Amino acid sequence: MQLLPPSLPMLCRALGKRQLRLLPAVVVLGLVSAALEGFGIGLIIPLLGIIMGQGDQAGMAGFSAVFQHVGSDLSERERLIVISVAILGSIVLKNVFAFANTLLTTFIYGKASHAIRSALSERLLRVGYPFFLQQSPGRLLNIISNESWRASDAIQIMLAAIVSASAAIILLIFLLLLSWQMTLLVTLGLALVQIAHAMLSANLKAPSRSVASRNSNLASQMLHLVHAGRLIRIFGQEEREKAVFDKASDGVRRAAFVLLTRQGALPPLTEVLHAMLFLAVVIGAWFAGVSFPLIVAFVILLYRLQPHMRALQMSWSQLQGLSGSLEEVQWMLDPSDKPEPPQGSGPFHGLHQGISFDDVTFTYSGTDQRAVVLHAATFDIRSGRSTALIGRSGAGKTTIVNLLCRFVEPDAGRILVDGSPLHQIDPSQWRKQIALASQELELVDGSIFENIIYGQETASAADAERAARLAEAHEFIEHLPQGYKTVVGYRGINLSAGQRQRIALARALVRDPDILILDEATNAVDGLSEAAIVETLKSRAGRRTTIVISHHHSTISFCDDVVILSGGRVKKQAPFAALATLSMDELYQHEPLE
Ligand SMILES: Nc1ncnc2c1ncn2[C@@H]1O[C@H](COP(=O)(O)OP(=O)(O)OP(=O)(O)O)[C@@H](O)[C@H]1O
Repeated sequence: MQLLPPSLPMLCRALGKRQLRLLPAVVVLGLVSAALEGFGIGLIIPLLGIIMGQGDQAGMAGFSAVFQHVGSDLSERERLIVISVAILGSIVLKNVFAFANTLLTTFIYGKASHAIRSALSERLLRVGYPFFLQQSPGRLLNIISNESWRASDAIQIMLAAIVSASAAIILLIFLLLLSWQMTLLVTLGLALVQIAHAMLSANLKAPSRSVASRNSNLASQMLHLVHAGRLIRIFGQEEREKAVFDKASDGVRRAAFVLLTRQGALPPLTEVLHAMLFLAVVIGAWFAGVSFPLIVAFVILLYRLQPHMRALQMSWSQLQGLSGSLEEVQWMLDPSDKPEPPQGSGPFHGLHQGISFDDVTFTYSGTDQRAVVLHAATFDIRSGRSTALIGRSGAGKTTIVNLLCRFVEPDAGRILVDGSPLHQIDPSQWRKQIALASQELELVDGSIFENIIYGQETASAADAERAARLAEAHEFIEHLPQGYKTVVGYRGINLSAGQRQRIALARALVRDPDILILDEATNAVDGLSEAAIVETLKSRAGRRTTIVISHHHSTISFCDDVVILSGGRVKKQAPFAALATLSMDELYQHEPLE
C-alpha cells in the first residue's frame, strides 16, 4: 500500500521553492485555529458544570480539571458570562485564523496552478521538434487544457489535507488530554477506518488512467471536428463523424462513471464507520463511568475531529482518483524520455562558402518500423546562389529542409556549414540567419502587420510594407478595408490560400535572411504574382543564399543550381542552365550520375 500520495515530488516541484516556504505558515495557522477550537470546546466543561449546578465534578483530573477550574474564584453569574465570552471569542478567533488560512492556501494554489501551466508550456517550447512528430496532438491538448487543471486540483487537495491534518493533530491532543483511554480507542478505530479506506482507494488508479486516456482520445476528435470542417462536409461524413465523436464522448462518460461511483462509495462508507466509532466511544465512556460534562466535551471534540479525519481520508482517495491526470502531467514535464532540442554553441555570423550534405542518412523515428527517408545524400548549396531541390512527391525535399532548420538531426553523415559541422553551431544563431516560407508554417491569429513582423519585432511599418511589396502582397493588403491591421483569423482563415502564402513570404523576407528557404511557398500564387516574386528572388543573387522547393518549372527558373532527388537519394546535382530546357517530368527522370 502506498503511504504517500502519488506524484508527490512532482506536486512539490510545481509548488516551487517560494510556495513551499509558505507551507509552515499553513500548518501554523491550521494548528492555531484547531487549538482555539479545542480550547472553546474545553470551556464547555465548566459551562455545563455551572448550568447543571455541579461545580466540582468527581472523576475530573489533569487537563479536564484545569478547564473545570477556569474562573473558579468568580461568582457563578460572572463565571458564566466570562466563560461564554471566552467560548465566543475563541470561535471568532478560530474563524479569523481559518479564513487567513483559506487566503493563504488559495494564493499558493493559484501560484502552483500557474507554475504547472507555465512548466508545461516551457516543456512544449523547449522540447526537440521530433516530439511533435511522435505524439498525438489530442493527447498534448488534453494535458494542457484538462489534466493540468486536475493537477492543480491535486495541489488544492494537498493543501486542504495539510490544514485538516494540523487540525486533527491538535484535536487529538485535546482528546488525549481529556481522556487517554478513550483517545486510544478513537485512534485505534481511526487507524482501522484509514486502512479500509486506503485499500478501497487503491482501486481508483486504473479507472483514473482510463479517464485520462479517453479524454486524450476525445480531445483528438474535437481537434478533428474543428480542423476538418470542410473535409467532413464535402464528403458527407457528418453522420459518421457524429457517431465517432459520440463514441469517444461516451467512452469518457463510462470511464468517469466507473471512477466516480467507486469514489462516491467512499464518503458514505467512511461516515458509517465514523458513526460506529463515535457510538462505541460514547457507550464505552458510559460503561467506564466517565462524568457527563467530560463525555459531552469529548464527544463535541470528536464530532469536530470527524470532518477533518474524513477530509484527510477523502483527500487520499481524491489524489488516487487524480493519479491518471497527474501521471499525464508528470510525463509531459519529464524531459528524460523526450527528444532533446538541438545542441551546439559555435558562433554563426553568416554563410560564406556554402552548405554541404555529406553522406546524410535519415529515418523519422516512430513506434513502428520506418523506412529510410534519405540515403547517404551528398550535395552542395553554394553561398549567394539559388539552389532548387526537386523530386517527386515523397522524394525527401522537405526532410532536407527539416535537417537544415535542425528540426531533426541526421542519423549518419554530416551537414557542413562553411566546413564546420552544423550540429556544433548554436541553433538559435543559425536559425536567426534562416527564414523559411512553407505551406506548413501557418499564420498566427493576429493582424497582417503582426504576421509579417513575427520573429522580427523591431521591424517598422515601413519594413513590413517593403517586404509585402517584394512578396507581391502590398497591393491586395491595401485593398482590404483595414489594410495592414486586418485580422487574419485562426491560421489565416479569413484570407485566400494565395494571400496567405504572400504574407508568409513577406514574413520570411522582412528578416532579409542570409539563407532563404521556400518550400512550395508560392504554389497557390497566380502566375503574374509568381513571376514578380521570382524577380524579387533573382535580385538576391550574389548577396544571399536561396533554396527553393517546387514542382513548378517557373518557380525554379531563376535558380543557379539544381539538386534532383528520387526516393531519398540524390540523383544529380548540376547547374540549372545545363538542364533548363527539360520539363519537370524529364528532370525527375534524369539519369543518375553513375
Ligand atoms: N513525420 C514523419 N514521420 C514519418 N515519415 C515521414 C514524416 N514526414 C515525412 N515522412 C516520409 O518521408 C518521406 C519524405 O517525405 P518529404 O516530406 O521529405 O517528401 P517531399 O519530397 O517533400 O514530398 P512532397 O513533394 O510531397 O512535399 C516520405 O516517404 C514520407 O512518407
